[in-house]
Amino acid sequence: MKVTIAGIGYVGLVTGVCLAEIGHEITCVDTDHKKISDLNKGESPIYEPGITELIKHNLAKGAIRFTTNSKQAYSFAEIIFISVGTPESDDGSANLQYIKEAAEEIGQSIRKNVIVVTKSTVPVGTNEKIKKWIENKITGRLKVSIVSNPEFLREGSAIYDTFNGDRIIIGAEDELSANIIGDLYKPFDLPIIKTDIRSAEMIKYASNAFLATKISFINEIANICEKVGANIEDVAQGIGKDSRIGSQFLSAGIGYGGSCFPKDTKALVQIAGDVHHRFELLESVIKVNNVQRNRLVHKAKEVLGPLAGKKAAILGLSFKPNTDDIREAASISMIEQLLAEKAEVFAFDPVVNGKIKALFPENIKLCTSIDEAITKADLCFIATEWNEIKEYPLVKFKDLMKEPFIFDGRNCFQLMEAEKFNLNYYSIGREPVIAKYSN
Ligand SMILES: NC(=O)C1=CN([C@@H]2O[C@H](COP(=O)(O)OP(=O)(O)OC[C@H]3O[C@@H](n4cnc5c(N)ncnc54)[C@H](O)[C@@H]3O)[C@@H](O)[C@H]2O)C=CC1
Ligand SMILES: O=C(O)[C@H]1O[C@H](OP(=O)(O)OP(=O)(O)OC[C@H]2O[C@@H](n3ccc(=O)[nH]c3=O)[C@H](O)[C@@H]2O)[C@H](O)[C@@H](O)[C@@H]1O
Repeated sequence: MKVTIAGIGYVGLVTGVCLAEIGHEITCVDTDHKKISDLNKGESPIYEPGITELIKHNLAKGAIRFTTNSKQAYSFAEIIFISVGTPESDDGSANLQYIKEAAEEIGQSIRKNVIVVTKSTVPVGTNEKIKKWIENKITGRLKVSIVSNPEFLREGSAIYDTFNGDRIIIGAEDELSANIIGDLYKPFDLPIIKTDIRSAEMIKYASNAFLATKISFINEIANICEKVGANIEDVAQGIGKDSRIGSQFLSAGIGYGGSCFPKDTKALVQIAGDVHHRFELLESVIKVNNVQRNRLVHKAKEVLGPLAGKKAAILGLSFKPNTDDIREAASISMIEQLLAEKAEVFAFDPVVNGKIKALFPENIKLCTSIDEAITKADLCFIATEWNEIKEYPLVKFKDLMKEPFIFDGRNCFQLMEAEKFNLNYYSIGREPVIAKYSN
């Protein structure tokens, strides 16, 4: 089928290359000229495992093209996906500015009947607005069918998730459109759930809110574990074996970040508030997450006293491993806290560099290796569990740091290993390891 995708970010690009891979004819539209020009050279604007290969492969076979010419790209499309951003507004609600702009452009440009599929995460009721925004701009008698098809991919495993997702949600206003979108996805051979548009919109927010709740729950259990002398890893394994609970999303740490959980939880609180329902459980989930982010720097101050003038290494800057995305990353709030304490910050990440430098242009030193970041450091924080960090030889913390004080927000190492190398090792929900002698 001929599909045009509006908004070639993490979701639009992955959707585009994966639909091209299963045989569709894809046109990708974005307003960002640099992004489109890079993509036409086969260069990915994002770090995502496997994406560059799929871009190159589908460009070469002529299955995908990238353009800023939205008018042309929308005019004769059979299906148009909207996957532009829906960032957080000042009051926590979803900002629909980009959605409205894309919808109006679609209305102005289409020359035949079309199915418009919303992939962006949008509050319940938004698809009805999208239909109106499009129809208000249409000249002539054209029919637009709206489908809500929320996305569930995770950054860092986005291509795998697209081919191996748990379900595809299709919320449609008519059976024909639901069936056409079902057929589009058929080659993925994944379970398809068809529903109405409002339920589809709610499924997306409810899924993200539930996953965020699981994380805040396990983080609270971890905080209690620390106080009662229990070990969160064993506790998580023990409860996760109960199939009613499930073992995923029980990794305690310094809280959830990224472009979605923080904004979508706040948006759902707003959505509930708009219909006079106070979503107290979700408010607590958000509050717990905000507190969790500050825990490691607080702990470091408790252990080491004032951090002013101390050299602090921070390892892992992206909000999770295998992505270059730093939106709402725990590392950012940790760096802010460390700078407020007047510590000197030496940061390392295997892929993130320019983006973090743009946020802190003068105040942090970006290092090109873990060795460089931790050499002569007074303390070291771990914010993201990249493999490079998990596999780093623990003995080097002892050899290179002034004193090996490690504050691990992602529980990357075994306590026994930290003991073996005589480190001071503070992690989440586990007893601290205290070095028996100093360097
Ligand atoms: N990032 C993720 O892992 C996931 C994101 N989502 C949702 O998908 C949506 C998109 O998220 P991301 O891909 O992360 O956003 P992004 O910020 O990476 O990309 C959005 C793109 O839309 C482009 N754009 C803005 N206005 C446009 C217009 N009028 N026409 C064409 N392009 C336009 C921007 O230039 C940008 O390249 C959001 O609603 C998000 O909540 C859903 C599931 C996963
Ligand atoms: O709507 C979205 O954008 C996406 O949000 C999340 O995906 P993503 O944010 O890419 O990554 P996750 O793997 O869910 O991690 C989110 C955050 O939670 C944290 N996390 C995750 C799992 C866990 O057990 N503990 C934990 O602290 C991660 O470190 C990360 O900061 C959801 O998992 C996707 O299904 C959804 O499509």
